[in-house]
Amino acid sequence: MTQDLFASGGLDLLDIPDAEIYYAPRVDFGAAPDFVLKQLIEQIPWRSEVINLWGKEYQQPRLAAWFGDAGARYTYSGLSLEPLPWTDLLSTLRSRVEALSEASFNSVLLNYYRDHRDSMGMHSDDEPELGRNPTIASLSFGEQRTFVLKHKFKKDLKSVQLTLESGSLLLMKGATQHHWKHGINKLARPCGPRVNLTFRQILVSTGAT
Ligand SMILES: O=C(O)CCC(=O)C(=O)O
Ligand SMILES: [Fe+2]
Repeated sequence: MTQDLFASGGLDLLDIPDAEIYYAPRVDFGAAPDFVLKQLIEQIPWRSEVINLWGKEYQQPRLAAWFGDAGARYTYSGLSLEPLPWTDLLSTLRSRVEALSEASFNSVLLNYYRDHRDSMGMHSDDEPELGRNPTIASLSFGEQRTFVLKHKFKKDLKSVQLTLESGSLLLMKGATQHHWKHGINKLARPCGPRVNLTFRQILVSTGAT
């Protein structure tokens, strides 16, 4: 069951305990989602990252890129990413997302799931530079993949599975990251490409004491 909060943006609050998650299946970006997908695949300098988890090195099972305001550095899984400057397309998407989510973002992490073998392990977006209760806005283009949510502490709660449609916006707010992990599983059957963008507000250290 959902509750319509922002009629204009079509964002619905999902009925998930200990979470504040909103979803809009189709956002108007002034261009077809398939066109945006193609532009992103062609324009972004995609990188294959090697990450360090518990002292071991792994190739990430997807491609990634990090864009943002100068100084919005991001560190996760032993990677420290210096942002690339905003492109026209990414600035346009950011403006639309900021208007719909009533939040501001100084950076975006892009993930490119090339096919069914690409995935993202279960995690919370809880790095210190995101602050205590981060608002994270996630846009998806291309193949529909299932976004899985698992409660970290209440093991009796069933996992939640959301199908993220092409052109959709998912907004995670409040205490969501404290209580839930999320991820994207591999699929058994072949599927096409998907690009996901998570807009974030990184707390930039000024160096002042
Ligand atoms: O691809 C997705 O929908 C999830 C992305 C994600 O969780 C992240 O970038 O932190
Ligand atoms: Fe995440």
